[in-house]
Amino acid sequence: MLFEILSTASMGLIAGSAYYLQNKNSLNDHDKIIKIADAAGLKAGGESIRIFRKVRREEYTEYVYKIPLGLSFKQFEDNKQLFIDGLNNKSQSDVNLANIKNINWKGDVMEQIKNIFNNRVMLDKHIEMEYDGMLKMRVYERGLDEMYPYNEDLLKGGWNVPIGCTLNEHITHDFESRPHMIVAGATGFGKSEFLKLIVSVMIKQQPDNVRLHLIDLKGGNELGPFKDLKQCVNFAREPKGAKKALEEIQEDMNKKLDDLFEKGIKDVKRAGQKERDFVFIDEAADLDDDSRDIVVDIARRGRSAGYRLIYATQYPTNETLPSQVRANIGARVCFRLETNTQSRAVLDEGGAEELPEIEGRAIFRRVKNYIVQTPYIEETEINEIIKPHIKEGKDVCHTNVKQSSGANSFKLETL
Ligand SMILES: Nc1ncnc2c1ncn2[C@@H]1O[C@H](COP(=O)(O)OP(=O)(O)OP(=O)(O)O)[C@@H](O)[C@H]1O
Repeated sequence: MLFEILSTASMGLIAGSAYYLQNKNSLNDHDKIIKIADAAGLKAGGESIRIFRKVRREEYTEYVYKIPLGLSFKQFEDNKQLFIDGLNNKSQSDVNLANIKNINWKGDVMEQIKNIFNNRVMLDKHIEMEYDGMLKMRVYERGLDEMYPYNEDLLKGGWNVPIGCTLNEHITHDFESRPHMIVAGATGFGKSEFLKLIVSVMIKQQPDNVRLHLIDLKGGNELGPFKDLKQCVNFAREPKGAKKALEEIQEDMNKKLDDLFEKGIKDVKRAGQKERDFVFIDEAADLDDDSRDIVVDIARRGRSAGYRLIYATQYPTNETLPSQVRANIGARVCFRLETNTQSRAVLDEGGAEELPEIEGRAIFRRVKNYIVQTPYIEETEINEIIKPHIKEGKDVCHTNVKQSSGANSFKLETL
């Protein structure tokens, strides 16, 4: 009993001293923000930003500042990384209750305490900034997790797909309200996995209404597992086949638009038609010029005929992402890119080149930008979703299975 009282008192003493030592001489986040802003020259007429309010929430602390006249929010946004680095510019001792509880009081206690203090952990604070007449800075103690596993709870039904989690919310995208999407990113950061997620979610949520047109110019390995689905109308894996598939899509789209016109109905939704055609193109840079013209046409006129375009590229330039495609595609998911110029070609601004080198980390742009970790769906989960929809006599084929060289493009039976 006496031993327990003593050890509990010692724990309290150690935790208290640790807290004191950690905070002694160290600036709090608010002090740091002011210092960083001043050092970055974010002052006007000698006046610094002034704290208006501080609110502590479960996941973050929000600091609200008044910006001196003459400064813009953009100037603060442009210096976001300075704030993040500044708030993390110190490691801290890994003193926590679990470590203290694990002390073996019968062993060399001083040595164990020293080890706890010497074991330093890096800070991983992140910030979000907003402006509504005041500058709001939310400081999170931890950044985004590097893995956001897919699960059914993320599904919202309809034509919604989960895009990812930000520091404080789950983001979904509704292909009914914004029908097309650009997906870009350097090799290896998660484009193809993201496309597979969208296909799987569509099959899960809308098995009777979705029609798939899959153009996988990376050899067919990524979208290949979906080619034997009853919902798959077209599958192509080389530019010639892609052109043929796109011509057929355009012809069908024209027929649907003529039909709507004759009936005096504006779009398929108003016509009460439930089917939607999703055209996936993975490596859009490999399309020939004629095919790209058709893609522009689908982006421009496809919406009312029920066509949805998901246009992915690893090489975003003004040529692979023509202005007419960009003008008609509001939603963009951009994984890490090599250069500021590439980022501008996708997002109309830099930023994707500064994303951390983390698979699945992306900027989602829809009116404003969100930094997200995209959901990761395991191959077993994909197979489970698609298995009931595979055509008779066919087997679930596995991701990354190499296709035989003869299998180029073919028209699959129309549903
Ligand atoms: N959302 C994610 N979360 C965690 N890891 C991921 C995520 N997406 C992809 N990865 C990992 O990154 C690897 C590469 O992803 P993916 O094949 O989608 O990249 P890519 O951008 O399409 O590259 P490439 O253009 O070379 O095919 C995957 O095999 C997986 O291990």
